[in-house]
Amino acid sequence: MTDFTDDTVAVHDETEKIVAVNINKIYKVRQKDSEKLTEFQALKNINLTVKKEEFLVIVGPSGCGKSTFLDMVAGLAHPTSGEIYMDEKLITGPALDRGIVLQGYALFPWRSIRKNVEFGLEIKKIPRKERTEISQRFIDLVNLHGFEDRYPHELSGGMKQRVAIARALAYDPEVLLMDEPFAAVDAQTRESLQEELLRIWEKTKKTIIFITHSIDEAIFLADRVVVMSADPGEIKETINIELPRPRDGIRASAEFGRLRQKIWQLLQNGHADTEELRQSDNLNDRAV
Ligand SMILES: Nc1ncnc2c1ncn2[C@@H]1O[C@H](COP(=O)(O)OP(=O)(O)OP(=O)(O)O)[C@@H](O)[C@H]1O
Repeated sequence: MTDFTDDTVAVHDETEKIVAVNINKIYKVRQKDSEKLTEFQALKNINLTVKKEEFLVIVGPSGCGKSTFLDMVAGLAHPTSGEIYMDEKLITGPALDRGIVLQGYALFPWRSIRKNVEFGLEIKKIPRKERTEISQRFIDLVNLHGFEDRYPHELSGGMKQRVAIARALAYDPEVLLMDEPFAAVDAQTRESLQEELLRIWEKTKKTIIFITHSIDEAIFLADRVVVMSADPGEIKETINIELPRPRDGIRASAEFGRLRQKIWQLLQNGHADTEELRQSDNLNDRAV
């Protein structure tokens, strides 16, 4: 790993894309029935390296700081101490080299699908003809051909999520930051979006950081799963997912089940009833 001692990059590993070094985040919060502010440590000593083209998934209990961390990588929030680097450059604010996809789609309701997808391209001042070509490519990639002139309210939740992905990909960010992007859609749509995302990732070779509450989703997608614990938010363990790709049908495999059990136990603070878990076939898609 890159050595960041003395604020200089001593050795840079070419395979590293995002490097978070000793991240702490402290919020000042108001005490109940009091004007007094106290400190709340949302993140503690987060050290994490995400490799180029890696699909990294973060799971953890509610409030462990997943979104706070992602917001920092996006440049929308800042650590109280520590630094996050992208390609050795300190992240100080948002930029088009990082695309964000959120749970609530965040589409512009007054813009057509095509216009939504072209939004980042307009900011980048890409000429109209090229914009249309690029947006069409990404609309096709997320299987929304024929829906270009519709408006967000005319689409299903799954379709809106596809538009959000197409919009984030269209301006060609190097990194895609996804905060529970599939949480609002039904189970079947969710699985097809997962498959679609993997197909797109394999084609576009983006670096992805993806947050989810679903253990199954994490294992199905990830090269690596980061398991966090709360209060304060810390990295508990990082697990390499060495399942072969493509992963169609992989959920039924013994290895998938073993990983599911391992992550579940980590999230239970190691207090899970192992015997019960061993006997259970019903761990499918347990939510954190
Ligand atoms: N602006 C803020 N001011 C004070 N506390 C905050 C602020 N933003 C987040 N927090 C607190 O920091 C902690 C981490 O929040 P964060 O949203 O990052 O968690 P999370 O892991 O993404 O949770 P969830 O899974 O529920 O989305 C929580 O306890 C939250 O209440």
